[in-house]
Amino acid sequence: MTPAARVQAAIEILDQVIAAARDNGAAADTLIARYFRDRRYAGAKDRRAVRELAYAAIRRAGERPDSGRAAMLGLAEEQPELRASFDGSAHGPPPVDAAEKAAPAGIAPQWLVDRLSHLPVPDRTLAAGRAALDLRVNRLKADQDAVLAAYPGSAPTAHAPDGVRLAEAVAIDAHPLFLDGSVEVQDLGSQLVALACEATPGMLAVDLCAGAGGKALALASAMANQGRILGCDTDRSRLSRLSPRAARAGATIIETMLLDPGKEAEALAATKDSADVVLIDAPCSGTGTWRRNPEARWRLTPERLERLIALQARLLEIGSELVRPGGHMVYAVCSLLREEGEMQLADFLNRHQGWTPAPLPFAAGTAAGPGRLLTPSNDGTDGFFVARLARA
Ligand SMILES: C[S@@+](CC[C@H](N)C(=O)[O-])C[C@H]1O[C@@H](n2cnc3c(N)ncnc32)[C@H](O)[C@@H]1O
Repeated sequence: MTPAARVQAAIEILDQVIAAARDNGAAADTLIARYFRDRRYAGAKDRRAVRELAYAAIRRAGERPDSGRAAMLGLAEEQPELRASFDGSAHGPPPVDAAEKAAPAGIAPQWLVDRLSHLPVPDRTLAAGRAALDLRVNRLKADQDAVLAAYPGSAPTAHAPDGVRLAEAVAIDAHPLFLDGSVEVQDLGSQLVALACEATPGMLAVDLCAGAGGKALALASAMANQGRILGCDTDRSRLSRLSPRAARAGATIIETMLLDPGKEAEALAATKDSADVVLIDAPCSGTGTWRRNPEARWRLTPERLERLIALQARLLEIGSELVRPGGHMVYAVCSLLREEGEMQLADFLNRHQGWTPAPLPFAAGTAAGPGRLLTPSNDGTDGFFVARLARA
């Protein structure tokens, strides 16, 4: 592909990403993979270059741009050599019209920028950064030393005893240690959320929003595959990915339960007042993961955020009913917004006597109300709010 053809390809991808952000469609990574599946002529170098152009344009634009072309013209303001690609050549973009507008640079849509003002600048500008690749060692199958030895240049992560940070991105899915269940890909922040549960062998743990089971698998490893983990979710497709992952990890103590939205408490009636620990890894805005999904800034609306906050409050009610007296509830969101984190939990504590904040078993993060906030700049993790509450 010529440089101009690469720019045009990035523009076409950006058009799709913008439409998907508006219409709640597929993630940018998925759209890029689909785009190249239909264009086999593009070689690995072309794909990488186009992907980098598209992501650079996404990271740069705070507000959702009007078009892929506007986003790319915006990027050309920072990378002037790109202007030469707007040359009207066969596969390149048409020349620039004097009246054409470039997408402005920014952190995020203004309504979100206003809600991030409590954060230091590097965490506000999250979408500009890149996330590291972290592995979690599955204690049921391997130990940290063996994994460190298998990945040259890797290092143990701070705070999380089973974490390994890789020196560079590698194709994990094909690695023997991944295939045999010795490691899982898991951001250090997610590992710390699982650690906050202080799960030990023999416990009954409920993972109320288990999804594809990233944290449930970490709990099974911490519990030495002894006890019982109930992994619940309302999303059939996500939850269906848990069992094969558990099989690979050798975790036999995880049961899954598909919940009907609105009928969660009924389905979980048999577990009322009996769990040693309930993890609520709640659905959220994902503002803490903008390094990985920078286009997520364009998806969120104030209405969607309100709905998420209401759902989180409801899940806290449902989850708290399952905890036995003397047990714990861990609440986490991969969000840096106070409304989803410290304010959400302050509201819960105001509504419920008999619950108190409990210390977290790690020193990472900074104090945020009854919990702690993990951030990329402070902790090298995705952004997370995590809190541990004790039931009297
Ligand atoms: C942040 S994700 C969980 C990620 C997962 N714990 C992991 O570690 O991979 C939040 C999950 O909450 C689920 N969810 C949404 N509404 C729910 C509900 N009413 N009850 C239970 N789970 C729900 C979503 O389907 C999603 O999988």
